[in-house]
Amino acid sequence: MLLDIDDVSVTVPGAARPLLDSVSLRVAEGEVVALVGESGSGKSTTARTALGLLPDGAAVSGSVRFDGTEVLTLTGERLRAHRAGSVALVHQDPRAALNPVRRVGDFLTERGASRAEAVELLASVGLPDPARRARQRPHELSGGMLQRVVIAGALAARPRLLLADEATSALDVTTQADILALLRTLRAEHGLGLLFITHDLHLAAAYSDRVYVMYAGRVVEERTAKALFTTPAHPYTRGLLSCSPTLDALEAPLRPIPGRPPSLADVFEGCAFVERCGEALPECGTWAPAPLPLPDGGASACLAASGTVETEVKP
Ligand SMILES: Nc1ncnc2c1ncn2[C@@H]1O[C@H](COP(=O)(O)OP(=O)(O)OP(=O)(O)O)[C@@H](O)[C@H]1O
Repeated sequence: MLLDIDDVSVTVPGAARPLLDSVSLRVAEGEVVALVGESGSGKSTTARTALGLLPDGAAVSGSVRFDGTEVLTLTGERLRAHRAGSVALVHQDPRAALNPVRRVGDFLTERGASRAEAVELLASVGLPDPARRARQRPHELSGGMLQRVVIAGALAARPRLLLADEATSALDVTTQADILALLRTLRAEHGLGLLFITHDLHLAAAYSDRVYVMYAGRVVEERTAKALFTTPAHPYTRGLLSCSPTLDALEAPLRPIPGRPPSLADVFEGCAFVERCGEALPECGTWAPAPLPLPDGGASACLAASGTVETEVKP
């Protein structure tokens, strides 16, 4: 397994509940995995554990293994090498990653590529006229082109895992689709694992192999993209699907999830979604299960969805 996050909890001083609560997530080599949830659900914090990056003052438990090596105990040169070489992070705003006064090609040569490799890398991410683009400065390129440059820069270090944190959210819909298609191609060509973070469940289902849905620092559903889209198990997942528009469901009214996502000041005895859930059982207020296996191999942290309520609920 390329990335194996196992039962990770992260707490910071001053927060009433953990930022991450027993999160487990895996990405295999060549696999595209999406991490979905509303703002503040813990997506970025989860992804950053792959780099051994934790919030200041955080206490962490559990294990994060990359290719079998524990990341959470790496220090010094081995941690630096892991961050520089094994995992690459692509953020939402490419302009923040690029120095506005340096040439585009410099961004790649600063990451160890030769001039010729820089042009090759730019070509490999579908940038038209790469030799000319390499000599230009960031303000001469569109947002979509700049994100391709940042992805090329990430590939220069030959990473095994690419973390794309809302990497397409600032782009228009067509460019967003192009970049996601590019990322899928790259994972095949380079054997990369790809963990992509988005708040858009439709995007996640369209471009990934598997999807993890997070809510209030917990994973609430883990499914193949197809299963998630056709038979979403957790009421929160269904809520996310019915509040975002799709072309083939223009007729269906959008139904926003009532209420707001919880903050770090909110604590829960049971399921964190209970107050917003239209399907909650009395037990849900006092017991939140870890994701329970579903017949199709996925998992859902919902008592009602898993059908285990009669047999497994503790009094
Ligand atoms: N360094 C930190 N110190 C304290 N709290 C933090 C820190 N970083 C993140 N948090 C809090 O942890 C929670 C999870 O944040 P995180 O950024 O992982 O969520 P997210 O799902 O990626 O949200 P977004 O989509 O807004 O980026 C949030 O409530 C956030 O305010």
